[in-house]
Amino acid sequence: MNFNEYPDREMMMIDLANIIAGELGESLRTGDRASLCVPGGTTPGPIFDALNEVALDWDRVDVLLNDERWVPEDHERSNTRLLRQRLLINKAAAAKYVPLYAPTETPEESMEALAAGIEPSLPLSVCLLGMGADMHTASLFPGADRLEEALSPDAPILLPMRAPGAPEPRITLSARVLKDSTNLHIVITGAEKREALEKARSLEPMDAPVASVLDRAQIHWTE
Ligand SMILES: O=C1O[C@H](COP(=O)(O)O)[C@@H](O)[C@H](O)[C@H]1O
Repeated sequence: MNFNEYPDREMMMIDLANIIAGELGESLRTGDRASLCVPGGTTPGPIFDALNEVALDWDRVDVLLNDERWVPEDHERSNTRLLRQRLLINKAAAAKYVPLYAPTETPEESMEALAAGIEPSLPLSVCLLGMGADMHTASLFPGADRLEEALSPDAPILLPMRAPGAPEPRITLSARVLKDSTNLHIVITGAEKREALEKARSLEPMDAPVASVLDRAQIHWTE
């Protein structure tokens, strides 16, 4: 496992923003466009705060989420809301936002259209993932209804997901799309998640979905 430990959160978030900016810059040097895929939840906000100020050809960058909670964009649990408030501002406002949400009642109704919108951004140039203490990453939750399909090598780009640990329906990129990223990172904080990560290393992805990407990812951790 490629594990990087940092002295504190501030340092980790700034370092990670620099790493991501460097990798995006490299992708833009070798191609017309680059794509950046990021998590929602409580962890990545400070990375977004640093990243949105970086000088980059943001108008050639597609930005999308790993996963979304099926709630309106102005809902406090919306990952899109976090993205709009903290990443797609300042210099990064020039990036192209690729949605993982549409205002239909269920994710199933929008799945096809959203997947078609994502396809041109693949393979992802840079993918940053989070992880929950239950070892979920993106919305690949242990016990989720379509987990097996989402972990399979021929999974679709995008799947709806319902799980006992998730209060609302979800939509998530599949494991193969995440694993195919040119640069793959996982950011985690705190002792509980570090313990969960260690545990995941000896479990199967059906029990610890984050295990499906560990061999490809650089892990970034701090207390
Ligand atoms: O629900 C989610 O959880 C994970 C982890 O979130 P955190 O609050 O523990 O950092 C996140 O990576 C994912 O994108 C989000 O939808």
